[in-house]
Amino acid sequence: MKAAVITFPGSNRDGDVAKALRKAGAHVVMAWHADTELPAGTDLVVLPGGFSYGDYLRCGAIAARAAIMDAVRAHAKRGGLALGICNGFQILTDGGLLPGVLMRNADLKFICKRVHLKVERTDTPFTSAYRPGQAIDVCVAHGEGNYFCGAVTLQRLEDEGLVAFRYCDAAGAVTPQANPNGSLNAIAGIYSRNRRVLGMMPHPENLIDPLAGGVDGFGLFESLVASVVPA
Ligand SMILES: NC(=O)CC[C@H](N)C(=O)O
Repeated sequence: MKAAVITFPGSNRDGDVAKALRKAGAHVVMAWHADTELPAGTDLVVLPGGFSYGDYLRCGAIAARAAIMDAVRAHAKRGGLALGICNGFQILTDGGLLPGVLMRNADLKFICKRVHLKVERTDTPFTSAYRPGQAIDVCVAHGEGNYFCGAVTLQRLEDEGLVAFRYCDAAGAVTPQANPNGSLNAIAGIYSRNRRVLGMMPHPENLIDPLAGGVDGFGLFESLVASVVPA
């Protein structure tokens, strides 16, 4: 599987996500925001976390209009895989690839801590390595992670099974106390309609090594690599 990780000015998790993908067996190519085409043969596009353009206007707003984004939209439209983590999720919503918006955290503070996520379904290219309902341990580090969308969109996301992850406690219970940022329905990540695009606020790439605190994030990268059958 060939993955293109896009670096924007201010990205800071591009190296981490490239490392996670390589560890899972992907061939990773770094791409630049000013490019107008994705590397030939890209199976997966990754928009990494960070502070693109210094979070000016609102997080992800300027990056969503970068030159490379037309190619990312075309890739998704063709049914290509795309993953946006944290700032990448903000770029996907602002760029019209996923519905809704990431608002300021409910307490208006930047949150950097460990949380648990309930894996809502495992029949997707992103989650096949997990168990249904599994509570995975991951980190969040964001100021604007408060997922919001209109009532009709929210109903559609729920009805069509497009919620990928919800904040939960260690036992997998979705409680208000486990929701770090005020997201609607405790949403931590959502899929596109065809489930080939995933945006999520937490950082699975930072829990791939027992020496660095845990490995619960690694399943996402293993799932992605396993989902692409070599040509
Ligand atoms: N770690 C990140 O990607 C942070 C995203 C964004 N800069 C925020 O603060 O919400």
